[in-house]
Amino acid sequence: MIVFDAVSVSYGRETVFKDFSMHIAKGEKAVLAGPSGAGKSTLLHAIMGFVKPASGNISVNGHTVDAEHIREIRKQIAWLPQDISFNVKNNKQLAYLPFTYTANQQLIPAESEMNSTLQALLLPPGILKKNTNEISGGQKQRILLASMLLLKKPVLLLDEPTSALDAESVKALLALIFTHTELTVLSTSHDRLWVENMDRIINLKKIQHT
Ligand SMILES: Nc1ncnc2c1ncn2[C@@H]1O[C@H](COP(=O)(O)OP(=O)(O)OP(=O)(O)O)[C@@H](O)[C@H]1O
Repeated sequence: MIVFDAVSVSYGRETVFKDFSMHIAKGEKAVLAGPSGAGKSTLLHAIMGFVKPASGNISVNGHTVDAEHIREIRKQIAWLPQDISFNVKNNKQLAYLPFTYTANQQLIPAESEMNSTLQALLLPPGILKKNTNEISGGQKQRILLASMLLLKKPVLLLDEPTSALDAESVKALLALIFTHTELTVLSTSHDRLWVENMDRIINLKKIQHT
């Protein structure tokens, strides 16, 4: 599903990873672990086509990540970045934000489906009646995760999805993603509970620069 074949990525003179290969199968739930600065977010950015490898090949569902295929590839991915802030006032707007984009307008979930997904993430349905400044960071993160799941894309890329979550919420998120057997999930994380529960842990090491 997601294949890296001898991929090297550099920012200027700094090499983040060199000749890196991995193969994430369809339906697999995988996590990129390793120290800060090892290149976990960079790797997700490379899949999205935001960072271009210096060498090697990346493919998603058989399509090479390049100018010709990037639109098709992005259509198959729900991507939740690490630091994210939206200029929206209330939580309902926040929850439905991904569905305001033209490409996703056909995918707007029914209210009942939105509510059951929020509930699965231990959020009360009434939360969508509140403003974004009335909820915690962890509640906001779970609303965004609910939206990402409701996009029903085959691939979910999650950059530190549990950074603001307590253990109960992490367990709820784990239970929810594992009900989606076909869904391929690639995440980055420093969260032990999350990492230990993935199908596969890919450890990235920081390249030492002299
Ligand atoms: N846009 C950029 N321009 C230049 N260097 C960058 C850029 N983004 C990341 N880097 C560098 O690439 C390296 C890998 O960064 P990255 O954010 O991918 O690491 P990470 O493993 O996700 O770290 P963390 O666990 O702290 O989120 C770091 O040395 C970082 O400084």
